[in-house]
Amino acid sequence: MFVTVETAARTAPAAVIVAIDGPSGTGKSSTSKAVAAKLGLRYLDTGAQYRAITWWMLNNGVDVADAGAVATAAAKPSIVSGTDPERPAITVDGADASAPIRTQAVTAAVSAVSAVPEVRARMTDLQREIARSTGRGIVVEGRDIGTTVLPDADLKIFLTASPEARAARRSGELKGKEAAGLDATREALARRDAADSGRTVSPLAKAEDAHEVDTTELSLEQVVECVVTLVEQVAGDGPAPATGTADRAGQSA
Ligand SMILES: Nc1ncnc2c1ncn2[C@@H]1O[C@H](COP(=O)(O)OP(=O)(O)O)[C@@H](O)[C@H]1O
Ligand SMILES: Nc1ccn([C@@H]2O[C@H](COP(=O)(O)OP(=O)(O)O)[C@@H](O)[C@H]2O)c(=O)n1
Repeated sequence: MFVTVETAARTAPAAVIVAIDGPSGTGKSSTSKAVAAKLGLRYLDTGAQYRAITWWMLNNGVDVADAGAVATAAAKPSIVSGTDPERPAITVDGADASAPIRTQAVTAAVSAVSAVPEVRARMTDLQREIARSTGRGIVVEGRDIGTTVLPDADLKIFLTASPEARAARRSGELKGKEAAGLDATREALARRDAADSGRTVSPLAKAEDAHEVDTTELSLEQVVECVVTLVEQVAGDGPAPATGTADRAGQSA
């Protein structure tokens, strides 16, 4: 009998919860979206939520250096995240915020806003609610997902990469007027790492039971394959059939 592999696909594990943490430029977003799309899981970018609340603070004249002012305003904006890995979406008070949350102004302010306990409490509640309400399983990426937001996640991944690789990836993305040199990008990343790792509440940290994956020398495809294999193992599906990358790339959630 003739069997084609065109319809061969990775199985979607039932309601598996995957936490992917790590510093900027290690590949969290790209990996999380691709893993979710391949396995038919939902996807949540918690960094986008912290960026969204920061964008709102900047737009509404809140001094982001004043933790008290940020805390007082923390409950005001309505932030809604989509969970389709093919079409990540985020709105603030009903307005599409996908583009403005990626500006340098937001990037420069986000660590200060996300260090405020009232902001973290609100975002953590929102993230848990989204993870709980998806019946299909979800990949959630951020800084504190494995340690604080979803400590009972079925699988925890902590991505790392050398500062040089991370800066090269980030400055490769920032083309046009916001592009910064490699050194400036590396310094900005180091400052954000220090702020995110040094804050009192829920700092960027690897959970004890997380799998650490150093992505410095790996292609994105290799990282995705590694995480997909780990998800399949925890979901008890065993090794997946060997299909070509192109066969799997077209799957959607
Ligand atoms: N393993 C990898 N090798 C090379 N480039 C990568 C790799 N993983 C991600 N990238 C690229 O690096 C940039 C940052 O990746 P991203 O997924 O946004 O990281 P993070 O979410 O951790 O900040 C993107 O342009 C992405 O395409
Ligand atoms: N779970 C999370 C996710 C992001 N963040 C904050 O949000 C910022 C932006 O996160 P991000 O994931 O969009 O950052 P990039 O890695 O894309 O540059 C981080 O630098 C943290 O300050 C957080 O505190 N906790």
